[in-house]
Amino acid sequence: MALTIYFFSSINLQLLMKASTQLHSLSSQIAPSRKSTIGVIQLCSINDIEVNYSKIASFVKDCANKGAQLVCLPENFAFMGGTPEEMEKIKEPVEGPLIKRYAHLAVENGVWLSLGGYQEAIEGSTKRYNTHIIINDKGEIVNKYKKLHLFEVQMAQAGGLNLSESTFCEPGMELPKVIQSPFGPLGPMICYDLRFPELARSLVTRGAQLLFYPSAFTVKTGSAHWELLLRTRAVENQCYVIASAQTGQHNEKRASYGHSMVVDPWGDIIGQMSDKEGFFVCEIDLDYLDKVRGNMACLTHMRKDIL
Ligand SMILES: O=C(O)CNC(=O)[C@H](CS)NC(=O)CCC(=O)C(=O)O
Repeated sequence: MALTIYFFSSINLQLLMKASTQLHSLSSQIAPSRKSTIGVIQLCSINDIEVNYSKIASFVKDCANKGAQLVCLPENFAFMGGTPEEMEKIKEPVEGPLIKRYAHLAVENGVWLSLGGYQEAIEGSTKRYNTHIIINDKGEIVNKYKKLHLFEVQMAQAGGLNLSESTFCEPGMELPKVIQSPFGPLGPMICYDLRFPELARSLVTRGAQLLFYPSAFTVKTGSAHWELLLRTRAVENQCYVIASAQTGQHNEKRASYGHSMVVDPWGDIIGQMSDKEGFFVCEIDLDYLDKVRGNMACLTHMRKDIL
């Protein structure tokens, strides 16, 4: 009898210990608020770090004044275009003054920043990484993601552009991480990554609920595919998709499509811009995301046994 009691109580103790470690690991994660406000900034960045920064600083302030807790900037927010010599000069490591300045901006405005892609220097190389940085409201870098898919197109004869990102960038070699945040689990990507559904799916399988595609889409490819791809990624992954974009004529050679957008997990566009610079704020609602996923649980219907 005494033995039996001991046996049961030891099981109970084990269960209790298991429950308390689970509780500990849950409480050490950030519990996201169910609703949050995000700001999306659309820019026509040029080859002038100061001009771009002062525009961004004022838009970030406007977003914060409208209640944004997270503000998203497009790819190449800090600098766009320029000669090879200029590009050589503006490359910086993550620890450099550029990212420090933007970390300051985050603290000043009490917001998180998604810095959608900047020219990260690579020691000993003439090339750079295209790196998406996420900074929290304390000014800490919470994530770095190096763009995996480099954009290569030959479309000048079809009324578009010839672009070969691999001539000046090295591709990233690591999957983006899912970042726990007060707004939900974030999945950072960049621009051309949008065309690769398996990357988004990998983030979503690991728990991402907000997918980020800061971009500088070309006018030709953007007018054909931008909205289609963003809404598709949202619908197939039952996620929020957040895409801040470059817009307009950056220099005589390069123009971007604009049309920054936030799409909800049902595929509806809940915030959008045309081709002007500016910003909008909109609401992220994780209860709504749960409802969409609960009503039609596509993500649990995957045939992992076959595919
Ligand atoms: O060139 C720079 O300085 C910065 N990088 C970019 O603007 C990148 C690579 S050229 N643009 C894209 O990925 C556009 C993708 C796109 O337009 C599509 O997928 O259709």
